[in-house]
Amino acid sequence: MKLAVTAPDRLSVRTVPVPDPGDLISGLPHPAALAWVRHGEGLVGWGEAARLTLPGGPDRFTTATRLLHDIFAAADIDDQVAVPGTGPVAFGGFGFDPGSDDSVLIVPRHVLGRRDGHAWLTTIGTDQAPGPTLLRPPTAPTTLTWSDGALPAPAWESAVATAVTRIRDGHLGKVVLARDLTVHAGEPIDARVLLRRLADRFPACYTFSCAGLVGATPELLIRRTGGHIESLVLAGTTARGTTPTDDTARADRLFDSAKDREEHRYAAEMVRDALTPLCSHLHVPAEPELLTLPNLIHLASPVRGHLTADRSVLDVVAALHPTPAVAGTPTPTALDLIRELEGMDRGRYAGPVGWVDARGDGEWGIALRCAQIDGTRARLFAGCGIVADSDPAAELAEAHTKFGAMRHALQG
Ligand SMILES: C=C(O[C@@H]1C=C(C(=O)O)C=C[C@H]1O)C(=O)O
Repeated sequence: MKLAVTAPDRLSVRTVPVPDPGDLISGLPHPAALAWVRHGEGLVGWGEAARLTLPGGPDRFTTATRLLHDIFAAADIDDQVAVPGTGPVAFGGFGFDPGSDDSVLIVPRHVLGRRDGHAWLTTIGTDQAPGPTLLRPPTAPTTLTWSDGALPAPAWESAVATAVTRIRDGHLGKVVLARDLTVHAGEPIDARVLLRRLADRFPACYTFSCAGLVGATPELLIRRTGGHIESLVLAGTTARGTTPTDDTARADRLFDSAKDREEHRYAAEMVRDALTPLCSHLHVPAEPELLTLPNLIHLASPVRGHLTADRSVLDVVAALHPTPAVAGTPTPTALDLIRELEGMDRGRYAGPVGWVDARGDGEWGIALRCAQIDGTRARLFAGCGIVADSDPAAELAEAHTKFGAMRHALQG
C-alpha cells in the first residue's frame, strides 16, 4: 500500500462556542462516526475534510506528524475557543505491527467537542452547518452469526502453551497473545449503536470510533496537554467476582499475584524508560493500584510527567508503541513470536487510537476491547499477557471475558 493523502490545498477551519450539547454520541448524524468520549466529555466528528492512509513502517508516526503539520500549517484557522481539541483535529488509528499497512488519519469536516465546561463546534470548508442533524437514525444489529477467527479456542491454547515454553526456555520475558472472533449481522453494523452501548456500560473507558474500529479502552497510552503528559499503564487482569465477597477476594488475589505483578512490571518499566529521555519530570508509582471496570479488574499504574521540548503527542506515541502491555519483552522477540503464533494480522487492534490537534495536544489510547467493522461483518479482538507461570485455560477464560465488552455492544 502506498501513502495516500486526500486533502484540499488549504483547509478553512472555524471553531465557535456552542451551548452544552449534552450527549455527544447522539449528535452523530450518520454511521461513519468518529468518536473519543469518556465520562460524556471528548470529541465526536463526521464528514471528511482530509484523509491520510499510511504504509507500514516504524516511521509511520513521524510521517503522520509531518503530513498533518503541513496540512494544519497551511490552514486558515479561526478558533474562538482555543482549548485542546479546538481548531482542526485528526482522529486516527495506527496499525499494531510496524509492518501493517492499516494506519489512517481523518480530519473531520465537523467536530463537536465538550471538555472542562467548554463546548464547541468546529467546521471545515464553506458548508457552515449549524450543528448535527440526524440524517440516519441508528439501528441495532440483528441476526448475529458468530464464528472463530484465525485460531479456534484449542489451537489458541496451544499457542499460549508454546509461548510459555519459549519464555521458560529464556527466549523472552513476556508476550501478549491475542485472538479474534468474527460476527456477521443481517444488515450493515452502525458504529453509533456500539458507541452508545459501550459508553453507557463503560463510562470510565475511552469509547472510540475511527475508520470502522470501534471499542471502549481503559488504557490511556498518552495524553498531552501543553507540556503535561499522562499515561495509564495496565497489565495484570482478573474477571469481576460474582458476589461482593468473591469480588474482593479476586481483587486481593490480583494485587498479591506474583505472576500478574511480573506482567505489570514489564509494561510500567518500559513506559518509564521510554518517557524518561523526553521529560524534565516523570512520576511512575512504585506499586500498581487496582482499576475496577464493570467486567474486569486490572493492575494499573498512572504515570504523569512534563515534556522537555515541544513535541506533538504523536512523537510521544512513537516513543511508546508497542508497550509490553500489548506486545511483550523484549519487544522485537515478542513481535516475532506474535507473528509466528497468532496466525492473524491484528490490523489496528492494540495499536494507538485517538486524536491530535494543530498544537500537538491530543489523547491516544491503546485500541483494546474493540472490533473492526466492515459492512455487515465485524472482527473482535482480545489478548492476554503471557509470562512463565501462565496457564493456557486461564488465559482463554480471560480473553473470553475481554470479548464480553464488544459482544454486549453488538448483542445488546
Ligand atoms: C491485550 C489486551 O489487554 C491488555 C492486556 C492485559 C493483561 O494481559 O492483563 C491487561 C490490559 C491490557 O494492557 C486486550 O484487552 O485485548
